[in-house]
Amino acid sequence: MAHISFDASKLDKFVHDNELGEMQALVNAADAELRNGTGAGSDFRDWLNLPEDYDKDEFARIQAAAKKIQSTSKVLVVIGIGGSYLGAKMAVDFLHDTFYNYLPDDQRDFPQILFAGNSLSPSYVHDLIHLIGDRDFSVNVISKSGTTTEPSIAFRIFKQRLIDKYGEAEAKSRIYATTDQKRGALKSEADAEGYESFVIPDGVGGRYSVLTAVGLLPIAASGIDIDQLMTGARDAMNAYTDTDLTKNEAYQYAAYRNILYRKGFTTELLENYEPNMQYFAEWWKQLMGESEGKNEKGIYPSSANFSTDLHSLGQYIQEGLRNLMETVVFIDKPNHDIDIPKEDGNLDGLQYLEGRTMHFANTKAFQGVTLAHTDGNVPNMSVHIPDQTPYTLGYLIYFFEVAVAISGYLNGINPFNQPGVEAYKTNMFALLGKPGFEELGEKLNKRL
Ligand SMILES: O=P(O)(O)OC[C@H]1O[C@H](O)[C@H](O)[C@@H](O)[C@@H]1O
Repeated sequence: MAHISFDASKLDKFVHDNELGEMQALVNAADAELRNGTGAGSDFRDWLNLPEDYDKDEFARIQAAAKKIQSTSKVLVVIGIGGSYLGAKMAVDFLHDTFYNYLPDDQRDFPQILFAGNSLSPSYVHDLIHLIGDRDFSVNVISKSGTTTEPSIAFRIFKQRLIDKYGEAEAKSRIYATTDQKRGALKSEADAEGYESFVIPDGVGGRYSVLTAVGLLPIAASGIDIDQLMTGARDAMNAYTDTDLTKNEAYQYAAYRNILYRKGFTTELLENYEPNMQYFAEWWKQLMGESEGKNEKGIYPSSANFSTDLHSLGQYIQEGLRNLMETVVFIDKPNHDIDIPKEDGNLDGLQYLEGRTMHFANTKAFQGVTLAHTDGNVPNMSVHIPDQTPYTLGYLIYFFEVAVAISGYLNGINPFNQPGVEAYKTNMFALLGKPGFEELGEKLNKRL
């Protein structure tokens, strides 16, 4: 029995009984492409066995570095973008007190984890510097390519601040670089300057890298048990190997979303009922969007946070264009539950909820929404997770990783590349005046 469960029982209105079975042969083929390495992008499948097959020495170094960061710093600035930031951000949010980063230092056992280099906003960097103030900090700069513009700029700025505050030598000891084993400007700089470095394995793409040093160092620095995270992922790895669609729920999810996609449900909303899961959806969106959106096709990954967004997006979901499907990740047992208080009289009309808890109300909202949206012709699926522990998160991460790989092969694309991301970068370099892009720069400037 899997630790998390996938529920497609509300799909009967949209998917006939025999349709899942009809996908079995295609799923078998997708599984063979993935497991045997005969599919496109096969060099980037090392995440598949990563929960077992990881560098144990480096893992120990990550734990030691996390301890050092905890003892020397009140803040860890994590610099990265895309896959080099979303995994750590979603995990830190998911596994901590909702207001972890807001707590005063004396109410937090571990450093504040703050992120930079995920936009080009000068105001954001200014405000982050203000927030850090004169507190001790360290920097974890993360980039697989080692050349991405946003983190490179942010790193220059925070490196300068480290040098100004601590001097060159100590600044170097407060910089942790996570990058490629051999290539890239960050790798060259880390070698030249002697930063403590961690490796993103060649065969693990950015969006699949949360269980490498990319995610693990910031997560461990925030005091999370990363052994448990890996154990959860390992158990999921072993749980989702059967190609039989009646047994493998990750494959089932992949199959159902493709059945629905072929019927015109081209946008999938990942939804939660827990505000600290907002970034889980952001991580999921990169995983799904970069994996599947190519060759002019693919499910568009979107998200909504409930019940909040029921009061903004809810109208559209209920009655707008019928191209939506929904997948809810629901936590069966929240970290905390709160009683709805008793009150004399019934002025607010809430007496009927006395003796109930907020989780009861949240669960009923989830159930009510599922039925209403199903009636409104939005197919609903859900993934139930028992709790918000590192073990469960590791499990959930692997569930979606293996599902999107199968889903991508079902849809006939390479789920491991992202060629489309280069188009804007080329234009940006040309407009910024980067050497080598002069001719394009001239052409583009005329069009502005
Ligand atoms: O880790 P980096 O090489 O800096 O890349 C960071 C991100 O940016 C790129 O543009 C890719 O589209 C992403 O897949 C990647 O995660």
